[in-house]
Amino acid sequence: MSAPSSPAHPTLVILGASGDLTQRLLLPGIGTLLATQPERGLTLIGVDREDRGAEWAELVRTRLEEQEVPAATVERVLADLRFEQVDLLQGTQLADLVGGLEGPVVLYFALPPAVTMAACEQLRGADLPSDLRLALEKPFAEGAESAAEFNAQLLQLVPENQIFRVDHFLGVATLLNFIGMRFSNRILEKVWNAEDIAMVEITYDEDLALEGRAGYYDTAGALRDMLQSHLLQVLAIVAMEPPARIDADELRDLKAHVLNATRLWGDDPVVASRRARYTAGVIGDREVPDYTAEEGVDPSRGTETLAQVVVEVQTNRWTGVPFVLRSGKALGEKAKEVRITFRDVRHLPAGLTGQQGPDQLVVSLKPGPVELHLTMNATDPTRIEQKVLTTTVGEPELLPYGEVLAGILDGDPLLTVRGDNAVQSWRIIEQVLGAWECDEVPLEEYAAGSAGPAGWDVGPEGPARR
Ligand SMILES: O=C1O[C@H](COP(=O)(O)O)[C@@H](O)[C@H](O)[C@H]1O
Repeated sequence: MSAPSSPAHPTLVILGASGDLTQRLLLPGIGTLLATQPERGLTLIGVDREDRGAEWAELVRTRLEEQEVPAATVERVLADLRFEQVDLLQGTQLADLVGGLEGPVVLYFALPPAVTMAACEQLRGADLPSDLRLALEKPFAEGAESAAEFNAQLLQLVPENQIFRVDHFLGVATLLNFIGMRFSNRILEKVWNAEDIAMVEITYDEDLALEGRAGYYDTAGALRDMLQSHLLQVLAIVAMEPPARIDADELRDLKAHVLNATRLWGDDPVVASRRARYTAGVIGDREVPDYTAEEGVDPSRGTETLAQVVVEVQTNRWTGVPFVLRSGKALGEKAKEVRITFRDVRHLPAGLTGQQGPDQLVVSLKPGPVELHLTMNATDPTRIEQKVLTTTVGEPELLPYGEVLAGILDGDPLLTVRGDNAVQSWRIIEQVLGAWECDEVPLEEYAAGSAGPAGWDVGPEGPARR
């Protein structure tokens, strides 16, 4: 499967133009892209159910200027800019709009999954441009079965290499850096297995709370919002077999191999998962209300704001190693990292004193330069001390959304998710969702600004049994 040739001047149609995602992430991402590549051709069309045409031009201008896009480029984009008031779910309005466009067209669904699926249904049988690309925000569909059905539905519109399931974590420079680092260092590749690694923790703890996103988040929760998509993609990259080359098919095949082999720890959602919700607290100088008191939250839903799931990648390389996926909101510490804990040496020479700790490699996951920390034991002269070697790599010019959008506009699916990967990710967490719905796992509480509930620690033997 090869990517369509690079377009000279694609049209990007953003469905959900006045939504939070467009304002907060897509337009700034486009801004960084145009700031670094001001000659890049791009026609932008905003689409919304309401008539927001007047605000659209202002919004685009502001977001591009915030990213320091050169004035001439801003004016060029604005001169071409369009806004269309379209009810995506009514008759042929969307198909008529798309059918009238020329050249490479990217339809970006910045919409909730149910609306995206219904809007795609409206395109069935329509006369669509041959180089139509569909960019779909996460969460992709609503479960493994619905993801498989949605994949089939999409394939009736365009081939797989024109479907871009967006996961902006794949645009975080860390992930490509991670692949590069792991496979270009013999000292890492030799120890990248269950023999030498005791545990892998993939953590994305945020100090942000709900930030006015109840409409989406209260129906998603941390498990669907972060683990089903982003953190499982990170896991697939950390655990993958060595690629022969860096290209979309190769990496997606290798990610599929990992995800297909991934199971809940002990095959038991009650053992493998934890969930909790924040109560009122203070983060820095911000007072955060109880989650259930946030505007738009329905307390009866029992939405979790912190989720932890332990999985095992059941392959020869990884069986026996807990992979701990955890993400939450309103936490006191921002921990955004992949932490690899190595096993202890088999024998420590007698005569050495002090506390030997495990070697650890920590790679930051946050946007921006990648930080690497390697914790090792050193001795002075026979007393063991743990030392941390730190370095920073890269200064990404693009925001993660800019990185992902560049690939979509150029027709390269490398930094997006293939259909089978999305189905597998749902399959991995569905057992957890089921157990939570039946209240088999208690919804714990933690104060905003704290480190989360106690007792969630996982060791090399896996999570403690309840
Ligand atoms: O997709 C999402 O990601 C963000 C975290 O990513 P970041 O790049 O903004 O740090 C998360 O806050 C949000 O809830 C989730 O939908």
